[in-house]
Amino acid sequence: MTAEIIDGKAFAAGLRAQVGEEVAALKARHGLKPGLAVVLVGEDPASQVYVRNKARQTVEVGMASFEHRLDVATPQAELLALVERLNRDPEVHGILVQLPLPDQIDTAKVLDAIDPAKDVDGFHVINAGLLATGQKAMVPCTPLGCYMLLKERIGDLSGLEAVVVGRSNIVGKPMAQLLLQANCTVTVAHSRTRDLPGVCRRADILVAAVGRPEMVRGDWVKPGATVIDVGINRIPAPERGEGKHRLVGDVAFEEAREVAGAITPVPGGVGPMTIACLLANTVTAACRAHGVDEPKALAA
Ligand SMILES: Nc1nc(=O)c2c([nH]1)NC[C@@H]1CN(c3ccc(C(=O)N[C@@H](CCC(=O)O)C(=O)O)cc3)C=[N+]21
Repeated sequence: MTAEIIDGKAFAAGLRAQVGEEVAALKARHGLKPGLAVVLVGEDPASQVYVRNKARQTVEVGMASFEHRLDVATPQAELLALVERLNRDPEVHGILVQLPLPDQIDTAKVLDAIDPAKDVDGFHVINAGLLATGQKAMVPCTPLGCYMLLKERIGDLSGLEAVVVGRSNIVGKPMAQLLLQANCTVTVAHSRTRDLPGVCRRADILVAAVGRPEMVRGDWVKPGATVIDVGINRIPAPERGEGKHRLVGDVAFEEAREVAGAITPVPGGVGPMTIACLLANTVTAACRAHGVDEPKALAA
Protein backbone atom coordinates (compact mmCIF):
# COMPACT_ATOMS: atom_id res chain seq x y z
CA MET A 1 0.00 0.00 0.00
CA THR A 2 1.27 3.46 -0.79
CA ALA A 3 -0.10 6.29 1.29
CA GLU A 4 -2.08 9.23 0.05
CA ILE A 5 0.04 12.36 0.45
CA ILE A 6 -1.86 14.98 2.43
CA ASP A 7 -1.26 18.28 0.63
CA GLY A 8 -0.95 20.75 3.48
CA LYS A 9 0.26 23.46 1.17
CA ALA A 10 -2.91 23.27 -0.95
CA PHE A 11 -5.18 23.00 2.10
CA ALA A 12 -3.44 26.02 3.64
CA ALA A 13 -3.94 28.03 0.45
CA GLY A 14 -7.66 27.21 0.59
CA LEU A 15 -7.84 28.19 4.24
CA ARG A 16 -6.09 31.50 3.51
CA ALA A 17 -8.62 32.16 0.75
CA GLN A 18 -11.43 31.57 3.27
CA VAL A 19 -9.70 33.90 5.72
CA GLY A 20 -9.53 36.51 2.95
CA GLU A 21 -13.29 36.21 2.35
CA GLU A 22 -14.04 36.59 6.04
CA VAL A 23 -11.78 39.63 6.28
CA ALA A 24 -13.60 41.23 3.34
CA ALA A 25 -16.96 40.48 4.97
CA LEU A 26 -15.85 41.98 8.30
CA LYS A 27 -14.80 45.15 6.51
CA ALA A 28 -18.01 45.41 4.51
CA ARG A 29 -20.43 44.60 7.34
CA HIS A 30 -18.66 45.99 10.39
CA GLY A 31 -15.93 48.32 9.14
CA LEU A 32 -13.51 46.05 10.97
CA LYS A 33 -9.98 45.28 9.75
CA PRO A 34 -8.27 42.48 11.72
CA GLY A 35 -4.66 43.31 12.65
CA LEU A 36 -1.74 41.06 13.58
CA ALA A 37 1.39 42.28 15.36
CA VAL A 38 4.53 40.16 15.11
CA VAL A 39 7.48 40.82 17.41
CA LEU A 40 10.93 39.52 16.53
CA VAL A 41 13.83 39.94 18.93
CA GLY A 42 17.24 39.41 17.33
CA GLU A 43 18.33 38.45 13.85
CA ASP A 44 18.15 34.68 13.62
CA PRO A 45 18.01 34.10 9.82
CA ALA A 46 15.37 31.33 9.97
CA SER A 47 13.15 33.51 12.19
CA GLN A 48 13.55 36.45 9.82
CA VAL A 49 12.41 34.41 6.83
CA TYR A 50 9.49 33.08 8.81
CA VAL A 51 8.41 36.51 10.10
CA ARG A 52 8.63 37.95 6.60
CA ASN A 53 6.39 35.14 5.26
CA LYS A 54 3.85 35.80 7.98
CA ALA A 55 3.77 39.52 7.26
CA ARG A 56 3.34 38.92 3.52
CA GLN A 57 0.50 36.44 3.98
CA THR A 58 -1.19 38.71 6.53
CA VAL A 59 -1.32 41.53 3.98
CA GLU A 60 -2.39 39.13 1.20
CA VAL A 61 -5.58 38.22 3.07
CA GLY A 62 -6.37 41.90 3.62
CA MET A 63 -5.42 42.21 7.28
CA ALA A 64 -3.21 44.84 8.86
CA SER A 65 0.33 43.68 9.65
CA PHE A 66 2.44 45.36 12.34
CA GLU A 67 6.06 44.25 12.52
CA HIS A 68 8.30 45.03 15.48
CA ARG A 69 11.97 44.13 15.19
CA LEU A 70 14.01 44.56 18.33
CA ASP A 71 17.72 44.31 18.93
CA VAL A 72 19.02 40.96 20.22
CA ALA A 73 20.14 42.70 23.44
CA THR A 74 16.71 44.21 24.20
CA PRO A 75 16.06 44.15 27.95
CA GLN A 76 13.05 42.18 29.15
CA ALA A 77 11.38 45.32 30.52
CA GLU A 78 11.44 46.89 27.08
CA LEU A 79 9.84 43.85 25.46
CA LEU A 80 7.19 43.75 28.21
CA ALA A 81 6.46 47.45 27.64
CA LEU A 82 5.93 46.78 23.92
CA VAL A 83 3.57 43.89 24.69
CA GLU A 84 1.60 46.16 27.03
CA ARG A 85 1.32 48.76 24.29
CA LEU A 86 0.08 46.17 21.80
CA ASN A 87 -2.40 44.87 24.39
CA ARG A 88 -3.94 48.35 24.55
CA ASP A 89 -3.83 49.06 20.79
CA PRO A 90 -7.38 48.67 19.37
CA GLU A 91 -6.04 48.06 15.84
CA VAL A 92 -4.12 45.00 17.05
CA HIS A 93 -6.28 41.88 17.47
CA GLY A 94 -3.48 39.33 17.50
CA ILE A 95 0.01 39.41 19.02
CA LEU A 96 2.76 36.92 18.23
CA VAL A 97 6.16 37.09 19.89
CA GLN A 98 8.46 34.92 17.81
CA LEU A 99 10.22 32.16 19.75
CA PRO A 100 12.90 31.37 20.78
CA LEU A 101 13.76 34.55 22.71
CA PRO A 102 17.31 35.54 23.74
CA ASP A 103 18.62 34.30 27.11
CA GLN A 104 18.15 37.55 29.06
CA ILE A 105 14.39 37.23 28.56
CA ASP A 106 12.06 35.03 30.61
CA THR A 107 9.87 33.51 27.90
CA ALA A 108 7.02 32.44 30.19
CA LYS A 109 6.82 35.93 31.63
CA VAL A 110 6.52 37.50 28.18
CA LEU A 111 3.94 34.99 26.93
CA ASP A 112 1.82 35.51 30.02
CA ALA A 113 1.98 39.30 29.59
CA ILE A 114 0.06 38.99 26.31
CA ASP A 115 -3.68 39.64 26.66
CA PRO A 116 -5.18 36.11 26.38
CA ALA A 117 -7.81 37.50 23.97
CA LYS A 118 -4.99 38.60 21.61
CA ASP A 119 -2.86 35.50 22.13
CA VAL A 120 -3.18 34.10 18.59
CA ASP A 121 -0.38 31.59 19.32
CA GLY A 122 -2.51 30.12 22.11
CA PHE A 123 0.55 29.89 24.37
CA HIS A 124 -0.87 31.85 27.34
CA VAL A 125 -1.55 29.72 30.41
CA ILE A 126 -5.18 30.95 30.36
CA ASN A 127 -5.67 29.63 26.82
CA ALA A 128 -3.97 26.33 27.70
CA GLY A 129 -6.39 26.01 30.63
CA LEU A 130 -9.44 26.97 28.57
CA LEU A 131 -8.54 24.38 25.93
CA ALA A 132 -7.88 21.70 28.54
CA THR A 133 -11.29 22.30 30.13
CA GLY A 134 -13.18 22.38 26.81
CA GLN A 135 -13.92 26.11 26.87
CA LYS A 136 -13.57 28.76 24.18
CA ALA A 137 -9.80 29.23 23.83
CA MET A 138 -7.30 30.51 21.33
CA VAL A 139 -5.90 27.19 20.02
CA PRO A 140 -2.16 26.93 19.16
CA CYS A 141 -1.69 27.17 15.39
CA THR A 142 0.27 23.99 14.69
CA PRO A 143 -2.08 21.58 16.49
CA LEU A 144 -5.07 23.43 15.03
CA GLY A 145 -3.63 22.95 11.53
CA CYS A 146 -2.99 19.24 12.19
CA TYR A 147 -6.54 18.85 13.49
CA MET A 148 -8.02 20.48 10.38
CA LEU A 149 -6.02 18.13 8.13
CA LEU A 150 -7.23 15.12 10.15
CA LYS A 151 -10.88 16.22 10.01
CA GLU A 152 -10.60 16.78 6.26
CA ARG A 153 -9.06 13.37 5.67
CA ILE A 154 -10.97 11.21 8.19
CA GLY A 155 -14.15 13.06 9.13
CA ASP A 156 -15.46 11.70 12.44
CA LEU A 157 -12.50 10.86 14.71
CA SER A 158 -14.62 9.26 17.47
CA GLY A 159 -13.17 6.13 19.01
CA LEU A 160 -9.93 6.20 17.05
CA GLU A 161 -6.61 5.44 18.73
CA ALA A 162 -4.42 8.54 18.55
CA VAL A 163 -0.77 8.57 19.59
CA VAL A 164 1.00 11.92 19.93
CA VAL A 165 4.78 11.59 20.17
CA GLY A 166 6.07 14.67 21.98
CA ARG A 167 4.78 16.51 25.04
CA SER A 168 5.61 20.16 24.40
CA ASN A 169 3.28 22.92 25.56
CA ILE A 170 3.25 24.27 22.00
CA VAL A 171 2.34 21.12 20.07
CA GLY A 172 2.11 17.80 21.92
CA LYS A 173 -0.12 18.79 24.84
CA PRO A 174 -2.63 20.97 22.92
CA MET A 175 -2.74 18.36 20.12
CA ALA A 176 -3.71 15.74 22.69
CA GLN A 177 -6.45 18.05 24.03
CA LEU A 178 -7.96 18.56 20.56
CA LEU A 179 -7.94 14.83 19.83
CA LEU A 180 -9.50 14.09 23.19
CA GLN A 181 -12.22 16.64 22.51
CA ALA A 182 -12.86 14.81 19.21
CA ASN A 183 -13.40 11.58 21.19
CA CYS A 184 -10.15 9.85 20.29
CA THR A 185 -8.42 7.54 22.75
CA VAL A 186 -5.25 9.54 23.23
CA THR A 187 -1.78 8.44 24.27
CA VAL A 188 0.94 11.06 24.72
CA ALA A 189 4.26 9.31 24.21
CA HIS A 190 7.77 10.75 24.58
CA SER A 191 11.46 9.90 24.83
CA ARG A 192 10.98 7.94 28.06
CA THR A 193 8.03 5.90 26.81
CA ARG A 194 8.66 2.17 27.09
CA ASP A 195 8.44 0.34 23.74
CA LEU A 196 7.76 3.52 21.77
CA PRO A 197 7.59 1.63 18.43
CA GLY A 198 4.96 -0.71 19.89
CA VAL A 199 2.91 2.18 21.27
CA CYS A 200 3.02 3.96 17.89
CA ARG A 201 1.92 0.79 16.09
CA ARG A 202 -1.42 0.98 17.94
CA ALA A 203 -2.21 4.36 16.40
CA ASP A 204 -4.92 4.99 13.82
CA ILE A 205 -3.69 8.60 14.04
CA LEU A 206 0.02 9.11 14.64
CA VAL A 207 1.27 12.64 15.28
CA ALA A 208 5.05 13.03 15.43
CA ALA A 209 6.24 16.20 17.19
CA VAL A 210 9.58 15.40 18.77
CA GLY A 211 12.06 17.46 16.76
CA ARG A 212 14.28 14.48 15.92
CA PRO A 213 14.94 13.94 12.23
CA GLU A 214 13.28 10.77 10.87
CA MET A 215 12.93 9.17 14.28
CA VAL A 216 9.61 7.47 13.54
CA ARG A 217 10.38 4.52 11.27
CA GLY A 218 8.16 2.72 8.79
CA ASP A 219 7.73 -0.31 11.04
CA TRP A 220 6.33 1.94 13.83
CA VAL A 221 3.31 2.70 11.64
CA LYS A 222 0.10 0.66 11.70
CA PRO A 223 -0.96 -0.28 8.15
CA GLY A 224 -3.49 2.28 6.91
CA ALA A 225 -2.81 4.81 9.70
CA THR A 226 -2.93 8.56 9.15
CA VAL A 227 0.50 10.03 9.92
CA ILE A 228 0.94 13.74 10.72
CA ASP A 229 4.56 14.85 10.71
CA VAL A 230 5.08 18.08 12.65
CA GLY A 231 8.88 18.03 12.54
CA ILE A 232 10.82 20.50 10.44
CA ASN A 233 14.50 19.55 10.69
CA ARG A 234 17.31 20.98 8.58
CA ILE A 235 19.91 18.30 7.93
CA PRO A 236 23.10 18.33 5.84
CA ALA A 237 22.58 17.18 2.25
CA PRO A 238 26.07 16.71 0.77
CA GLU A 239 24.48 14.92 -2.22
CA ARG A 240 23.07 18.31 -3.23
CA GLY A 241 26.50 19.92 -3.07
CA GLU A 242 28.87 21.14 -0.41
CA GLY A 243 27.27 22.92 2.54
CA LYS A 244 23.73 22.23 1.28
CA HIS A 245 20.84 21.27 3.55
CA ARG A 246 17.42 19.76 3.16
CA LEU A 247 14.29 19.66 5.31
CA VAL A 248 13.09 16.39 6.81
CA GLY A 249 10.35 15.63 9.29
CA ASP A 250 10.29 13.53 12.44
CA VAL A 251 9.07 10.60 10.32
CA ALA A 252 11.15 8.53 7.90
CA PHE A 253 8.88 9.51 5.03
CA GLU A 254 9.88 6.98 2.35
CA GLU A 255 9.50 4.08 4.79
CA ALA A 256 6.28 5.31 6.37
CA ARG A 257 4.50 6.04 3.09
CA GLU A 258 4.73 2.33 2.20
CA VAL A 259 2.66 1.46 5.28
CA ALA A 260 0.45 4.43 6.12
CA GLY A 261 -2.95 5.19 4.62
CA ALA A 262 -2.13 8.90 4.44
CA ILE A 263 0.84 11.01 5.44
CA THR A 264 1.87 14.67 5.48
CA PRO A 265 5.12 15.57 3.68
CA VAL A 266 7.87 17.89 4.91
CA PRO A 267 8.01 20.51 3.55
CA GLY A 268 4.48 21.19 2.29
CA GLY A 269 2.53 19.53 5.11
CA VAL A 270 1.96 20.96 8.55
CA GLY A 271 4.25 24.01 8.15
CA PRO A 272 2.03 26.00 5.76
CA MET A 273 -1.01 25.12 7.91
CA THR A 274 0.63 26.74 10.94
CA ILE A 275 0.78 30.14 9.24
CA ALA A 276 -2.71 29.82 7.74
CA CYS A 277 -4.08 29.03 11.22
CA LEU A 278 -2.32 32.06 12.65
CA LEU A 279 -4.29 34.20 10.19
CA ALA A 280 -7.48 32.28 11.02
CA ASN A 281 -6.89 32.83 14.75
CA THR A 282 -6.43 36.55 14.14
CA VAL A 283 -9.85 36.74 12.46
CA THR A 284 -11.36 34.75 15.34
CA ALA A 285 -9.76 37.12 17.87
CA ALA A 286 -11.02 40.19 15.99
CA CYS A 287 -14.56 38.77 15.89
CA ARG A 288 -14.54 37.99 19.61
CA ALA A 289 -13.16 41.46 20.42
CA HIS A 290 -16.07 43.06 18.57
CA GLY A 291 -18.83 40.64 19.56
CA VAL A 292 -19.26 39.47 15.96
CA ASP A 293 -20.13 35.82 15.17
CA GLU A 294 -16.88 34.00 14.50
CA PRO A 295 -16.56 31.93 11.30
CA LYS A 296 -16.86 28.21 12.20
CA ALA A 297 -14.62 27.06 9.35
CA LEU A 298 -11.66 28.87 10.90
CA ALA A 299 -11.75 27.07 14.26
CA ALA A 300 -11.44 23.54 15.67
N1 LIG B 1 5.58 32.49 18.63
C1 LIG B 1 5.87 31.59 17.68
N2 LIG B 1 4.87 30.97 17.01
C2 LIG B 1 5.16 30.06 16.02
O1 LIG B 1 4.23 29.48 15.41
C3 LIG B 1 6.53 29.80 15.71
C4 LIG B 1 7.52 30.48 16.45
N3 LIG B 1 7.16 31.36 17.43
N4 LIG B 1 8.83 30.26 16.19
C5 LIG B 1 9.25 29.43 15.10
C6 LIG B 1 8.28 28.33 14.82
C7 LIG B 1 8.47 27.67 13.48
N5 LIG B 1 7.23 27.86 12.76
C8 LIG B 1 7.04 27.50 11.42
C9 LIG B 1 5.87 27.71 10.73
C10 LIG B 1 5.72 27.39 9.39
C11 LIG B 1 6.76 26.81 8.70
C12 LIG B 1 6.61 26.48 7.26
O2 LIG B 1 5.72 26.97 6.59
N6 LIG B 1 7.46 25.62 6.71
C13 LIG B 1 7.48 25.22 5.31
C14 LIG B 1 8.88 25.16 4.76
C15 LIG B 1 9.66 26.40 4.94
C16 LIG B 1 11.06 26.25 4.38
O3 LIG B 1 11.20 25.81 3.23
O4 LIG B 1 12.02 26.54 5.13
C17 LIG B 1 6.88 23.83 5.13
O5 LIG B 1 6.93 23.05 6.09
O6 LIG B 1 6.45 23.52 4.03
C18 LIG B 1 7.93 26.56 9.36
C19 LIG B 1 8.07 26.89 10.70
C20 LIG B 1 6.37 28.59 13.54
N7 LIG B 1 6.92 28.89 14.73
